[in-house]
Amino acid sequence: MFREDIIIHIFSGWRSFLRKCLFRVLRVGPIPSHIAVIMDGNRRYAKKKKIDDMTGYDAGALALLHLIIYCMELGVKYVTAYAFSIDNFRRHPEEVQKIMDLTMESVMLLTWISKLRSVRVHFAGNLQLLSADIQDAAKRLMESTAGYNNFVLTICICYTCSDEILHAVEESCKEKWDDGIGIMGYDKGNDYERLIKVVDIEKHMYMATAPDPDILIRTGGEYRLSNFLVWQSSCCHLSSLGTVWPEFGVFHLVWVVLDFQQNYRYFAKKKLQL
Ligand SMILES: CC(C)=CCC/C(C)=C/CC/C(C)=C/COP(=O)(O)OP(=O)(O)O
Repeated sequence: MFREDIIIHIFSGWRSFLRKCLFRVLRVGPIPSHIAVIMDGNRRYAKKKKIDDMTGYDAGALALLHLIIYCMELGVKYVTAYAFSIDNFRRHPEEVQKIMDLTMESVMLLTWISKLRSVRVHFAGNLQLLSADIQDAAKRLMESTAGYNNFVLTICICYTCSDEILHAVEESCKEKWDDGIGIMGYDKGNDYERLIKVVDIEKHMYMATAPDPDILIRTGGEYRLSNFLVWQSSCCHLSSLGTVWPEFGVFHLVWVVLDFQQNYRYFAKKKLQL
């Protein structure tokens, strides 16, 4: 599905020139540092186009690739995509297999892009639930790109935020236990002293490699977080778009960033109050 000439096409030509002009105008305002996406509506897109669901997912992966390139050009440093939730294992095995095959293909393509553009790729989630070959490929890609800091792409796979929190709590307890500190807080006069702090939990989150998102986009017209970055999104700008994910394009991105810029003062103030 992916070919290197597709990427070269996106980077070059008059479209790229117009996009860069548009982005230059957008950069007059504050640019989000981190954009997260719930890529919903791939099967609805397939139905609409009368193609099979699997081709719909391919189109979704291509839309993600476009978003990554636009974000790099715009100056957004972190992009996080919800590729596969732990709950998605309940889908038809053939569909699960297709998304896994797509993940493997994406790992190959990302290996190429990461070298070309110094992209750090991080897979966030319960990776033990992946097959051994995908786990190996993902780990190799994470290790080989760990030194890059131009741009950080996080693919949330076998992910739910509740699983992430459980994992982080477990790791924090283990750490405190090993240090002989204990995990239960105690009364300290009128105060209650916690032995496990928020920073301990955050250190062990799968998403510890990125700051909290500034914008969380969900396509497909839904208003749910579906267990995605629930801990990290308390101060972020939520944007629900009616468009299905494979149709997400540069104008949707511009619209969302303009909306974020309009509300920026509010979010910046909220963050400072925390
Ligand atoms: C890099 C990488 C691994 C890319 C993954 C590609 C990709 C687009 C994954 C989406 C997975 C998914 C379950 C989306 C939900 O849409 P849905 O199909 O449930 O949409 P619907 O609401 O129309 O049913």
